[in-house]
Amino acid sequence: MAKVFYDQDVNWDVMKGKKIAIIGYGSQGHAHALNLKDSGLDVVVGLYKGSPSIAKAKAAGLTVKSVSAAVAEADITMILIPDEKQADVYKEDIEPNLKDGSALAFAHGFNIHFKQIVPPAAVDVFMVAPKGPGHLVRRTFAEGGGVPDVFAVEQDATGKCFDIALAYARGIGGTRAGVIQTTFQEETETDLFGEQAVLCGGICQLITNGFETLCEAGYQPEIAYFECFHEMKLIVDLMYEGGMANMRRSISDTAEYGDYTAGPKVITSDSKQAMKQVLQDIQDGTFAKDWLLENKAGGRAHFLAMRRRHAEHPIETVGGKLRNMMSWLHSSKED
Ligand SMILES: NC(=O)C1=CN([C@@H]2O[C@H](COP(=O)(O)OP(=O)(O)OC[C@H]3O[C@@H](n4cnc5c(N)ncnc54)[C@H](OP(=O)(O)O)[C@@H]3O)[C@@H](O)[C@H]2O)C=CC1
Ligand SMILES: CC[C@](O)(C(C)=O)C(=O)O
Ligand SMILES: [Mg+2]
Ligand SMILES: [Mg+2]
Repeated sequence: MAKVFYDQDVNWDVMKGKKIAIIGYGSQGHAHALNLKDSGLDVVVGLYKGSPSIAKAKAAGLTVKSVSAAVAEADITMILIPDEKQADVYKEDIEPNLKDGSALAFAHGFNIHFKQIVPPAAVDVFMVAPKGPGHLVRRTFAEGGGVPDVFAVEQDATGKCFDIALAYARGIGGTRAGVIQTTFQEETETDLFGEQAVLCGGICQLITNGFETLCEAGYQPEIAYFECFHEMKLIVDLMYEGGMANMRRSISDTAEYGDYTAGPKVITSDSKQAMKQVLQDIQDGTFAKDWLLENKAGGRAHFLAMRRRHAEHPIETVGGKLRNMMSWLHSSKED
């Protein structure tokens, strides 16, 4: 069993007098900046001129500066802009302003692991990666809890990088839930695999195929939505709280029998083979190369076309109407 670190394992003194620059104020950026500030730390947000995020960060009571000014005064620079933009911003605004003996930090290992960013030897390099979306990192912290993190030390120039990484995890609430040490390689490959094969790619395709199967068989789309999409959260909540057995205790025996017999017919050994291929494309750098190329040469044309096509799928139209009737729901994209 991996060692799990909690609040009491943290040397909080290493954060004394440290200024933390949070670069970007999106999903993770707003959560890290606000949680660290609420933990009593000195935070400055770095954004580009004209960024719509400036107003949001200022409205939340944060100090905002240009990326270069924020980095120049920081003891810890946490890069929380989209992965595909990080290398250019690093070269232009971060690297020239990084102080020797300061720390460069990430919430995902992509740019270090795939060598898009190569930091100088005189800085610490660490990662604290929350295992959950940024809006929940903030919401859970504000409610008194925390989202678990994984952390990694890539380069220990000061001899204190391990302690600083763990203290950072405490500052955003991670050690309330428990954090585990990893490497940049392990986090990058497993995070990409999880989001592609299971959490985002796998689950969205499973739901969509279920919805389409019922609609194509002539059932009402609203019924198909409730059966294949709406109930997903309720079922996953039971698994999240107590494992699959907990969910199976709550569903009918009829559902449980169908679960064991039909599940392996739908998600087959071919699906597992496809998962292995997805993992291989991540491990050998094929996925990273394609994604970076999509952003450079392609101007994101293919990505944006896919986003549009999926947003226009009938499951979204039907779901939007049904969710409007549930007044207690609010978008997780709200800041
Ligand atoms: N999303 C998540 O929950 C998770 C993300 N991560 C990792 O966290 C990192 C950040 O991801 P995420 O939070 O999704 O990112 P977002 O897409 O939410 O970040 C967007 C933010 O970056 C700002 N930004 C964009 N370009 C620049 C620039 N050139 N200079 C300064 N700021 C800029 C945007 O400003 P504006 O909008 O004003 O243009 C906005 O504030 C990534 O490494 C990701 O892999 C890790 C775990 C979970
Ligand atoms: C599951 C997607 C994620 O890896 C995350 C929220 O952890 C991401 O990159 O956003
Ligand atoms: Mg993730
Ligand atoms: Mg990810």
